[in-house]
Amino acid sequence: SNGNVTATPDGDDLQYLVPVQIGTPPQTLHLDFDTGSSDLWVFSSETDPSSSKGHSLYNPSTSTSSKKVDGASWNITYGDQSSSSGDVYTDVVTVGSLTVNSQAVESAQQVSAQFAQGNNDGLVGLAFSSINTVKPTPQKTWFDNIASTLDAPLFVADLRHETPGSYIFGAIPSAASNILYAPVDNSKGFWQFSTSSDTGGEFDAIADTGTTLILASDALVKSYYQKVQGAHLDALQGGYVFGCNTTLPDFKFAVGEGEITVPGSLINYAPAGNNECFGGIQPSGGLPFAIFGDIALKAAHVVFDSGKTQVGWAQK
Ligand SMILES: O=C(CN1CCCCC1)Nc1ccc2c(c1)OCO2
Repeated sequence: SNGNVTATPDGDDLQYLVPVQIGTPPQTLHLDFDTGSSDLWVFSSETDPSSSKGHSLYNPSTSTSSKKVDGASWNITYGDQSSSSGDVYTDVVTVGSLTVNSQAVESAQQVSAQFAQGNNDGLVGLAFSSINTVKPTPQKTWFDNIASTLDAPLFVADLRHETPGSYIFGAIPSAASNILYAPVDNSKGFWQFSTSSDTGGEFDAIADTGTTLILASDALVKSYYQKVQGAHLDALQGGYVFGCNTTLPDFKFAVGEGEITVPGSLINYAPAGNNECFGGIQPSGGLPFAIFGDIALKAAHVVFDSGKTQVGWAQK
């Protein structure tokens, strides 16, 4: 089998939301598919009411197929310091036409302000199950649970600028051509691969659909914006900004024997105030790897291949 589901960007392509059906009868929530983490968690009837306004809620009590995982809890903090925590059920989870009958659904009891004020109803983690936070027994991701039923154990991200794209499970769309592959080091649980660029030399990066921007070393980022007339690091605005009608250089990075180009137009991320715009490449704050978030992913069809533990990039 294989499946295809629409991924719709919210404002400024901040995140991409996917409708997911949970429980019996199905409860539809709009979730952020995140290849940078491995917990499937949802806003629920158990979420602090001061945080859950405006979100669709999973109610395990009204699902005839829900089962409480006794004694299980979870607690996650993301790189941007947002966080959530709660308890755990299993239930039926359908994405597109693909159904996992007993998926760990992590019910949020607490969420941080960024989630309470945000547009998603939770996350579907698509990194490796080794970094799932459920205790005492870590749970498998939805992709790990469905993989054995797919025609191929892989999924493809086709994210687009200010228009709906898709996630394809089990097959590579014919639109993806000349795919460049790199081996994945999943020892940290991420889709991590080695790359290089003129501005950054050789470095590791993770392919992360849950992060909006490209986050990279201070040296790479400084070197990139040295090519941008009038670009400067503005602590108040939280990063590098430049005049909104500046033409930005492309960002090229190596994948295997080839190269992927992120067009400069995708790197003019969004207006930041006083007629300046916020760059789509920003400092990572000293991480030992770069984060190739949605700004990079929009430039390609990206193949997340767990069968061969590799990542593929097909230039759009
Ligand atoms: O935290 C994330 C992505 N995260 C995905 C789940 C929803 C909330 C945002 N990315 C990120 C954002 C800033 C960072 C970082 C990682 O590492 C250092 O700085």
